[in-house]
Amino acid sequence: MRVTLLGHGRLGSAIAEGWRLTGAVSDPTILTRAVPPVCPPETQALVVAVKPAAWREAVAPLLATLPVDAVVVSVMAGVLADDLAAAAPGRPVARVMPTTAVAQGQGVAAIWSADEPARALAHRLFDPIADTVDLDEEAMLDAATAVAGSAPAFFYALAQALAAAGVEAGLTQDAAERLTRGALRSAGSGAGTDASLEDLIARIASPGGTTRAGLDALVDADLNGAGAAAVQAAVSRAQALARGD
Ligand SMILES: NC(=O)C1=CN([C@@H]2O[C@H](COP(=O)(O)OP(=O)(O)OC[C@H]3O[C@@H](n4cnc5c(N)ncnc54)[C@H](O)[C@@H]3O)[C@@H](O)[C@H]2O)C=CC1
Ligand SMILES: O=C(O)[C@@H]1CCC=N1
Repeated sequence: MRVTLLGHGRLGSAIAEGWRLTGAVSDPTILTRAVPPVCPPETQALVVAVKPAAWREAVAPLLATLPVDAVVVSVMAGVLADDLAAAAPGRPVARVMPTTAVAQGQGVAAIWSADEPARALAHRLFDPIADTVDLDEEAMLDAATAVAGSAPAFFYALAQALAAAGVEAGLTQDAAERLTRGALRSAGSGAGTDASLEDLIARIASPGGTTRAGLDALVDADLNGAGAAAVQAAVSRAQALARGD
């Protein structure tokens, strides 16, 4: 497939790296600020990976060269399909919300489009680099942004808090950070299996053991409330971005 990638920052470069690693897309045209804003005439998909505040200015100069049957695939949080379709008239739109682990071919990506061929094209682009999850409604992308796109940072923040508490409990900063990062990697390898989250927890939490004591303390400290607050705040922010705030 002939792909033009607009934006080569943290996510755009991760997507390009995943395509290179898996061979899913060969030789995409990568448009950065440093190159002329021109789509090759054979472009079948324009993947837009710039910041939500920058996309109108970035897409406008491409319209003259973007084929009328190319699909616009946005990975941007809080940019509505109707707005993309209005900016690139006639082109079908798909929205995808990936994580940066697409660089290793191990991301997760929510996919939505009102147009079935555009949705199928988004799958061709992201199935090789992510576990792809179809959404029925565009609005669900905001929740997917919270629990996928943003969520790796939430897990890192919890790991940071655990490491800080490990220092309080007597570990050196270096030991606490290495041990906590290793624990996060261990959690990640469990998450890569078919086991349910409940089973993964049960395998570690011996009855009457240390893990159960810690899990109970997390609930007492309102872990569920903290998770809900993070998701609600991310959803609200995505909705605000969609309004142009
Ligand atoms: N970083 C992440 O983990 C995730 C990011 N996203 C979405 O991806 C999009 C990009 O985010 P990041 O990569 O984190 O931001 P970033 O700031 O690292 O990258 C954006 C890139 O776009 C480039 N750019 C801006 N205007 C341009 C133009 N006119 N022509 C060509 N390039 C231009 C910038 O120079 C920059 O390299 C955002 O819309 C965000 O919502 C979605 C999921 C995860
Ligand atoms: O923080 C953000 O707005 C973007 C979207 C998901 C991850 N990064």
